[in-house]
Amino acid sequence: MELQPHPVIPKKKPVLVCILDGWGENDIKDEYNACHVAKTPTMDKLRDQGSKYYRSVLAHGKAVGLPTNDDMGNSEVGHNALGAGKIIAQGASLVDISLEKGTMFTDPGWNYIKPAFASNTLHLITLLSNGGVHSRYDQLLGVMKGAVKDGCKRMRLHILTDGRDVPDGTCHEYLATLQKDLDDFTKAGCDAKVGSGGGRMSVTMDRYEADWGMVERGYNAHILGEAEHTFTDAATALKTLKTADVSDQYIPAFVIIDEAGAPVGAVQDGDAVVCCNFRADRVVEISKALEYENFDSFNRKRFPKMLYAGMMQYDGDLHLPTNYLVPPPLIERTSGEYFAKNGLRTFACSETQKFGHVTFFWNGNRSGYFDEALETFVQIPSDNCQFNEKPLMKAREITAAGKEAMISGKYDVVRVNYANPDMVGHTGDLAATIAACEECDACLKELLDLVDELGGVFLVTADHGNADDMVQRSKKKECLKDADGKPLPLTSHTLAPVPVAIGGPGLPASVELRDDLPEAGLANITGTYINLMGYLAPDEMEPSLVKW
Ligand SMILES: O=C(O)[C@@H](CO)OP(=O)(O)O
Ligand SMILES: [Mn+2]
Ligand SMILES: [Mn+2]
Repeated sequence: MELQPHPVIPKKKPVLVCILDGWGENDIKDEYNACHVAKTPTMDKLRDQGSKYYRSVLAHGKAVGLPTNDDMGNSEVGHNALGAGKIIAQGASLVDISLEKGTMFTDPGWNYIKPAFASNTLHLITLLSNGGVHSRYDQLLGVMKGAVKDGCKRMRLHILTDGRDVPDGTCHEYLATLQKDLDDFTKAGCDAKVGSGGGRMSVTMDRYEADWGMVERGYNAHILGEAEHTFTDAATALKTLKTADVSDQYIPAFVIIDEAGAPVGAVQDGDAVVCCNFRADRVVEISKALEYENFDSFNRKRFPKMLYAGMMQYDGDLHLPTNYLVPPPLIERTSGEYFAKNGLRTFACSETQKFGHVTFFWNGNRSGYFDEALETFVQIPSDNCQFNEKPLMKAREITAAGKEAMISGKYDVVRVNYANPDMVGHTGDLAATIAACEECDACLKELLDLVDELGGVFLVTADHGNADDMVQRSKKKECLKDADGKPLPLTSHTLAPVPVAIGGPGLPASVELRDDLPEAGLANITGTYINLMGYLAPDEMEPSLVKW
């Protein structure tokens, strides 16, 4: 894995790689494109340098290993591609293939949970939507059908309402679809019901240990059958809890009870529990709570002897969970591994919400280090709030850490991720998202000014779109409005390509962006920053975007 020196670009100078999370280069440049409306003199200046130093690349669909070009990009696949320099069939695609070929139902993970089918209960914990970022309904249906076919007699669904990868308010439709399928299974001899639930941002799906309380609420509802809110059916639960000021993402935990007041879906010894999300970050914590004998992140009170499996194995270093229905993508020989094996020093930093993105996802879904002596990972604690309340987030702190790392002269590459455009974009709050983009741009200026001062080189990019479109649109791309004429917010990512800008005084004059890779995607960026660091990109990676 030896990296060869670049013939033109020198080594040993500060190299900055900056990810503006959720900053798309959208064709639609109207009042609802927060990246466009925001005052962004830094990004404008980069764009004004023209195509030798600024372009966009694809960040969605097949370019990042997703099943179709209708799939929007997301942080997992985006950072996987940015870190690895390869297009890898991702979780969503692998689950599709496994269902299509039927290997899911013959593989070891299925054989592990199957003994529970005849006389115990199969519990499925799932993000209930078709977002394709963490889960998809057709895949959940595939799992349920397979279980019923293999003799499952009792099934309980623990549903996490979305409103983040799909529009807010759609939770009722997804539940109606699920309920119809559950009724069909019940008629066919499998007693199938919703057991518990809650919004994805209030129960179960915390990430990077930002708020274990979320996971505890999920554990209590799904496993113990305990929550403040109880109902005798799920439709009433959602209708009651989703009030005017509560979005699908934030529906509180609820439990479904029978007429006697007992939970219908508490987990008992011998039951099987499957987490049907394929994406790792937001189910690592619940997986630890369901799998680890020794666990002290909260008091589980009761820890039933269950057969737990994930849709995939979520953490390759921790081998978590031990049992899984579909083998995860093998993301090997990433840039991080190359750097470690070549003695190059990496600094990576973000705030909690994106910390694992620039470390874990970047390194091919590995939570550890390739070489701890060469890698410094800094996490700035995120606020726990809805981020439109604090759209500046921790961008200043990330900037300070990135500057310090560059000034120290200790690192061959300094990598930072700004969470603002994405995390605030997910709230659907246009004004706050504009503020988020402006903050990001101002912080980027500070980093680029320092690169200038230090004679370094930079690469600025993003992992997928989000802030670049804040409203739902008709086929003709017109903004959709509600009955009162208010724009319907778009809380999800977009299909937009993302910017790539290079520059800095350390860049030799002959180096510029190639003009012959119109279909380039995020995976082409890896070879690009390896070049900027003064090395030739390995042949196994997608071609670099620069010529010299
Ligand atoms: O918040 C998340 O989990 C996803 C959206 O589902 O966003 P991102 O891919 O940017 O992390
Ligand atoms: Mn992202
Ligand atoms: Mn996002």
